Amino acid sequence: MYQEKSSKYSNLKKRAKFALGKSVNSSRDKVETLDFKKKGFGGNDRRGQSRRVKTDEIGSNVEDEFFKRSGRSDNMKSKNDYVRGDRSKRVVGDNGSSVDDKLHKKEFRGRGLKSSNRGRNVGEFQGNEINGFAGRDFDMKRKRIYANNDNDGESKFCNKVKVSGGNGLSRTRWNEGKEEFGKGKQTTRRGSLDSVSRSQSRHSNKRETPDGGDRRKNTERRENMSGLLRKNGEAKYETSKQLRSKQTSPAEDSEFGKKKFQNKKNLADDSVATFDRPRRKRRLIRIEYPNDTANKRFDDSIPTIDNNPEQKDDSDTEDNTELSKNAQFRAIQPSPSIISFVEENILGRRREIEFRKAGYNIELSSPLDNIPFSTSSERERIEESAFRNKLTFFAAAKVSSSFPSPDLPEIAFAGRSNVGKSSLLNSLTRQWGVVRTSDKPGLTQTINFFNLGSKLCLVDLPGYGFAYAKEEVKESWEELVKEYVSTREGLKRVCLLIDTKWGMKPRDHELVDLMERSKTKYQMVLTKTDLVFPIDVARRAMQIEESLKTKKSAVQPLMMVSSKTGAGIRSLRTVLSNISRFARL
Ligand SMILES: Nc1nc2c(ncn2[C@@H]2O[C@H](COP(=O)(O)OP(=O)(O)OP(=O)(O)O)[C@@H](O)[C@H]2O)c(=O)[nH]1
Ligand SMILES: [Mg+2]
Repeated sequence: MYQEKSSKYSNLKKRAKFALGKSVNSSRDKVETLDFKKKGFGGNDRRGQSRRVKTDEIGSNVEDEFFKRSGRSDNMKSKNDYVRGDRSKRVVGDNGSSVDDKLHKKEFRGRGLKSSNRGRNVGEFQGNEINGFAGRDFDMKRKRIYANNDNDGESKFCNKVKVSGGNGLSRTRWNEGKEEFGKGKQTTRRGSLDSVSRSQSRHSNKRETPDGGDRRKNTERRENMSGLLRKNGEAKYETSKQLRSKQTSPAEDSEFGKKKFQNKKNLADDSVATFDRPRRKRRLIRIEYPNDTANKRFDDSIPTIDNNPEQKDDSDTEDNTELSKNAQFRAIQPSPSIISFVEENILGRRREIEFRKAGYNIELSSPLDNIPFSTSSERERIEESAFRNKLTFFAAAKVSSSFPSPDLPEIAFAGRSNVGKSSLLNSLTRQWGVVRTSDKPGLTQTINFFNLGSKLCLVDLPGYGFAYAKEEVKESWEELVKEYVSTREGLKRVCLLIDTKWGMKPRDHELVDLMERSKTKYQMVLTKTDLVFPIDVARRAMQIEESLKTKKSAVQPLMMVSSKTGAGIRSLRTVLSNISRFARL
């Protein structure tokens, strides 16, 4: 009854036989003429001839052939899921859905990715199509599909399809199904399961529905459905609108804003409450220091303790003694002579523009020293002849025995580490670099002797107090300094340098006491005045003068300098040059 025209077909037949366990040539088989080309097998069938394909009793005629190719026939038959229909063209799934041959012809043409949502068999076709037409790893993919069939995932998938029908809601359900189905296999070569499901949902409205409805019916149903959806949407919209209006005030939608505004206004008028957030007031916190004049200029009226009677009364009480050191310092009222000295020598922290306006060249080192617009021959213009001379280093001593012979009147510079002793030597002579300086305390570790034109001997002492050195070493420095200032012959003056910011420390007082005992003349010099306000320079000067009132060896006046700006250097130079002039060895 049928013609076997190619070896390829015979191979298929053999495979089907192997899979089914029986021959496909049974007497009950029906014969069907099938155009392979139309079936979508044209690609494989080069001749494109019509062939007779036998169908078996379960009606898996066309599909059998397809299944054989895609390796699905055995599975279909073994499951025996398909209801025998009187029409051989129809395959009926266990879910009651049917698949039309013609439908399949169209659906599986080419890639075969199109299929209707006809239930389980469609799902299987779909899987087969995807795998079968991928072209490669045929058997392997077939196995995978079988595995999918065994999964719960596919049954879920199929159920979803069954329920979805053609009402336009199928996509969601297909997608759900897809997710389950896709557990085993997510993508294919030609298209993903997602694309299949989309195409299925797209085509679902065009096909016959499971209950036998035609396209018109479908369209009507779809329209009804969309109408329903639209209605639902509108209802939703209305509901939300109603809700909103309920939230505000019913039947006052249009004037809602107006009323709100009016309410707001009324409330504001009543000054009971407003919708506006109360503005935060900025709180200005003032710390009252009656004598705090840190940022004031000298010409400002400075309230003093004397001028303030309340403060005067309090001064006798115990509270005043409990004032912090800082507060006590701020309570100091400098004398007019000190204030005028500070102003004349432009001491204290100043703006650069002030120096510029005064005609100083701030690009030079210590521009305030002596010579505005100073040039390379600036040293020649130093008023004091002793300091015009060249500064030369000639001796360093770690122990008293290595001190040089006292041939010249000596001026020593003592003080805590990092107070600016070495810098002051350079600044006085305007010879930068002769004496080594560093921002690291403890650079000078020996007593260094400098000759200034055979007229004066300037001595740079090591610092005491904090320094980057061992305790024993520092103690030895202190001992050496004490020995030098107390025993050195030819020492005419010790310039005791005090950092203006920090004032005198206990070790400074120790050295003062020592010099007092040894009757060594010493003069206090405030350094780094450029780091504090002018008023604080004056206060510090006043404070130190007060503490030295009873000291006999202390030489007045107290000097204030800044090696950086050169402020007060000229005055100090004048004072020190007098030593050389009147000194008698
Ligand atoms: N702003 C400012 N800095 C200064 C002044 N004098 C010195 N300095 C800085 O203070 C630091 C210490 O200066 P030195 O001259 O080495 O101090 P020193 O007293 O010799 O220190 P030791 O040798 O360790 O005892 C350096 O970085 C200087 O630049 C000054 O008048 N104003
Ligand atoms: Mg030094």
